[in-house]
Amino acid sequence: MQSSSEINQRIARISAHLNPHTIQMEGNSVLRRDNCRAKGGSAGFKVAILGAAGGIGQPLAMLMKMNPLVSVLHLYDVVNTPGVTSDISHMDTGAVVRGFLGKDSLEDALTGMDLVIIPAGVPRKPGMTRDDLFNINAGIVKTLCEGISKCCPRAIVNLISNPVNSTVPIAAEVFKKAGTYDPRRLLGVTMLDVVRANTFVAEVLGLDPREVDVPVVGGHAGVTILPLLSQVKPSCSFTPQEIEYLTTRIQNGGTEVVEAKAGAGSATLSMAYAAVKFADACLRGLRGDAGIVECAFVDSQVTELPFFASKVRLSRNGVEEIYPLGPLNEYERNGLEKAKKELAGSIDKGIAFVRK
Ligand SMILES: NC(=O)C1=CN([C@@H]2O[C@H](COP(=O)(O)OP(=O)(O)OC[C@H]3O[C@@H](n4cnc5c(N)ncnc54)[C@H](O)[C@@H]3O)[C@@H](O)[C@H]2O)C=CC1
Ligand SMILES: O=C([O-])CC(=O)C(=O)O
Repeated sequence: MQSSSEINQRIARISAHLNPHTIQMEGNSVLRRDNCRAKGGSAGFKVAILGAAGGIGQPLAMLMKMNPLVSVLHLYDVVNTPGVTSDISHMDTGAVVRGFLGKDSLEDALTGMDLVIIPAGVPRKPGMTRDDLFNINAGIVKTLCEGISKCCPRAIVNLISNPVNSTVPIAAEVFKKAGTYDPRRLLGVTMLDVVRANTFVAEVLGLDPREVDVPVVGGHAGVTILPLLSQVKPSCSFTPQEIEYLTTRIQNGGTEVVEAKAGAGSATLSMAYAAVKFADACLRGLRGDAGIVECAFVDSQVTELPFFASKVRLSRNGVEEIYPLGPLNEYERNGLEKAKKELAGSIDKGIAFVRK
């Protein structure tokens, strides 16, 4: 039979293992993390990831832990955050990591955040459109944005959950209802379309993808994804066959991955890479760096639609300036008409979901 001191030591060992704020020391003595000399919260930004235990969330959390601009990283999910947090917290980079599990901890996860990144929600399976995710993801995004309104209404929000063409309007409506809407601070993440476009264009042209910059405008689903190949940098020209191939491949990049994964989800690793590239741009903007320009799906007057993806300049306030589309060729003008038609329906659906 175990003595009471053995039992107490065992309980201490288990609770140290479960509680990320407690560190198990040699000789079974237990030191509360609060009693460590580390101060935490050094200069830098506080970032929360909602959906942090998912396919995107985990590599995204790892990459954000490596970002020197991040001082505090909050990982929130409805499952598995203790394990992901424990794992990532052992990385010897600057950010202090804290985990939050379940809806009762959402407010703690969000309080004081400068940037909130949202990859929470279900991904596609083969044969589905992004809009098929609406019924589940709309409610998830609505609840999370209600939390943001309450706990960190001035945070920049990077919304990844699909269908982005509808979830961004949902978030805007939630913030409007709460009286906290600042259109400069809500950005739908379309960076993966740019990342793919850079990669595929570089392949066709025989260039290094890091030297290629393709503006992708419109939205984030099928024909709403409109690469502006006439504006590629460095300046270049394409044959009609190359334009057709590239436009179709960029518009269907997500489906290409969904089919290759054959039921095991959609893009996660390239998306985490794209999300970190975009979040880093937002943080550099918050820091006051000049000339940070990326494509994002935002509240916009570039077209007659209330939301549209195009190049935006980021600043301490989020979106400081939205650039016009620039000169389009006939192929792109036709693409724009198709994109706007589909986008209008997706935007209306998102708005109606909150107003109903
Ligand atoms: N904007 C873009 O370019 C892209 C968007 N996506 C979208 O990102 C979303 C996530 O994709 P994956 O990470 O692959 O899915 P996943 O299923 O692997 O992970 C989603 C995570 O969200 C969590 N979650 C569910 N309900 C939640 C709630 N109420 N609060 C907090 N967390 C919650 C789940 O527990 C899970 O850990 C999907 O909607 C997907 O379509 C995916 C790729 C690209
Ligand atoms: O295709 C999907 O469902 C996920 C996504 O948005 C992408 O990979 O672009």
